[in-house]
Amino acid sequence: MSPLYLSLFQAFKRSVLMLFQAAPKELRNITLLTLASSAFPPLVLLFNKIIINEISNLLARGAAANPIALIFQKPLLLWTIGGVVLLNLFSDSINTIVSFIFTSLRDRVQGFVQGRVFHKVANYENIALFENPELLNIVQLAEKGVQKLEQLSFIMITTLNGIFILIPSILLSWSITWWIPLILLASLIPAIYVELKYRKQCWEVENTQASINREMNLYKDVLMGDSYAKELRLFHLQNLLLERWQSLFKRMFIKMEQVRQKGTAIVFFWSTFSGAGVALPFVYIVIEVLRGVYTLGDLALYTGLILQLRQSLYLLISSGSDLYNTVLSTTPIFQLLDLQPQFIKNNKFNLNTLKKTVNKNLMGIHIKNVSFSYLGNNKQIIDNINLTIQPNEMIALVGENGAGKTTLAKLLCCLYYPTSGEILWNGRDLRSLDLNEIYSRITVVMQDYARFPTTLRENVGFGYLPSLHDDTAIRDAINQAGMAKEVEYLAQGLETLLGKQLETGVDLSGGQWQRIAIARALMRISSSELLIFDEPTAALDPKTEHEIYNIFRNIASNRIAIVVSHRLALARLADRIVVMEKGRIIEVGTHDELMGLGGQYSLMFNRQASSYQ
Ligand SMILES: Nc1ncnc2c1ncn2[C@@H]1O[C@H](COP(=O)(O)OP(=O)(O)OP(=O)(O)O)[C@@H](O)[C@H]1O
Repeated sequence: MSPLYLSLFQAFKRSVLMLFQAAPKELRNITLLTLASSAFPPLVLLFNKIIINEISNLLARGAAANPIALIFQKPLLLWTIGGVVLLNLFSDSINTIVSFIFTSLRDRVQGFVQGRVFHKVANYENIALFENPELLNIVQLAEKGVQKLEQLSFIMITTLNGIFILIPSILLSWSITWWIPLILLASLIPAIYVELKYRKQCWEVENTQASINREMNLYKDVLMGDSYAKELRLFHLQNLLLERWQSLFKRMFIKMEQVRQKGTAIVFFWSTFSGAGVALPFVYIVIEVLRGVYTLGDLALYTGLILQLRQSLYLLISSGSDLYNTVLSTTPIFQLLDLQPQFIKNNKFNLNTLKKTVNKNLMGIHIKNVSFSYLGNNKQIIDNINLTIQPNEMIALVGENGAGKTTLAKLLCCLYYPTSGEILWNGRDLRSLDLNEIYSRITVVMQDYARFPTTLRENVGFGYLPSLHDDTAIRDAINQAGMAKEVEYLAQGLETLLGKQLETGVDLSGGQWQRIAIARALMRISSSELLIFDEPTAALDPKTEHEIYNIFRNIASNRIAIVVSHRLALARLADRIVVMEKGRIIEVGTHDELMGLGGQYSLMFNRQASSYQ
């Protein structure tokens, strides 16, 4: 059984619990109002019976000259008419209040559950969550499940309402003759069965199509997202990509439509069969009235009752099957919330053993026999690497595209764990360290850095939250990253919103965004022992790039620094250069040593140098 398995009952229990956590007051009020209003339909039927019998008796004496006065002379008739009017009035106003409370309940549930899902995804320790199709499907289905959970409260209340109306109806119809409720129920059983089966099939189709749905969403992002907008138009890709989206949609729709058509036909057949179950009790009552056993009032009460009983049974079935379907759909929410990073298959290690084995004599970073493959792909992206990085050493990782430099940098940041081998930091295996502890001790500038849709202050200050409101620290970081001049021109200074999607947002050039990312990293430099810069200057002009490298050299002087770069003229500033090829380290040494070696590095360096001549 999959570790993510959750039974339907567990999912139901947790869904209800979550609803109560999200909106306890609303749920209580709706339940009470529903309970009260469910007494209305049987009461109306009962009052109608009394009214019809009273009127039949009065009519037997001849037509009334003054009907209003006559009603007032008959207290029972007066009270029951008043009762019917009042019940109708209250039923409408209660419905209005209930629908108002439902709106607020829906919003609360959405906010609460979505918040939990966002929290789980944003705090999920391992970014493999975004690369594993199985996990991505769960995220996708959980997002859909959030909408379903909102509906669950409505369905539960409808079911409750059905039950409340059903009980008095059963008791009353039982009093006519015992077999009436039984025959109604029995005729509905096949309809219940096929309906549940149909719902399950629909859910299974939805489940198996999660990956198609995800692919469709990717095309949606390309067609609608601003980062693709320019190339989409310049290369005329709109129709091609739209057709791809449409073909995926068709594939999904056709399969679902097949299940729907087949299901509707079967459900229709059995619903008609169950409708026939009403005929027998109805005919029986008409005969009994004609035989003089029942009055006309009884006829109105009992036929109304039978129809009400059937209707509430049907309501119960359809809301029961909605409930079934909804609980199935909410299951992924809890599968996602229960997800633990160790479920990622290539992280097989014994944490307790790792925690105990600490070698205090090993300072710096020791990469020992490390190999790594991305999930779902057996190719060794890092292939048995061994490397020791001394304390205070600056290393430049170089190599051709796809050599595995970024992957190695990501292993050092613990964004992934090695498939085999170990990485020790000051004698301790990285996997035995708390991730928050690691992240607080390292500074990273990624190749694909983030552009937060917030203010300049936050884009920089997010690097070190305690200094978010420390203007001096933020301005220092901006100055060091070479952004001082640009900031001078921003009307709102540090409070300027960045990103053109924001109403008053200012857009920056690629190089400016990169300098913001560097400034963000510089914010946390004082608390960092390890610096990892992956192509940190790719978008910078040569002058700024040189300045930034000098800053790196400076700040790296009493820490371990690893810089991934294709600019070999700058890589030579490092203490040692590590050359990678196809996931392996092929050369290690200083610039002069490697040039003397006449291997891959000298070839790359000479090629780059010649392109400047
Ligand atoms: N998230 C991922 N999932 C699967 N494969 C990946 C992933 N990221 C990278 N790869 C693969 O790993 C290999 C090494 O990529 P990596 O980014 O580490 O190379 P690199 O040396 O940094 O390249 P570049 O110089 O182009 O940045 C590539 O073949 C790439 O296809």
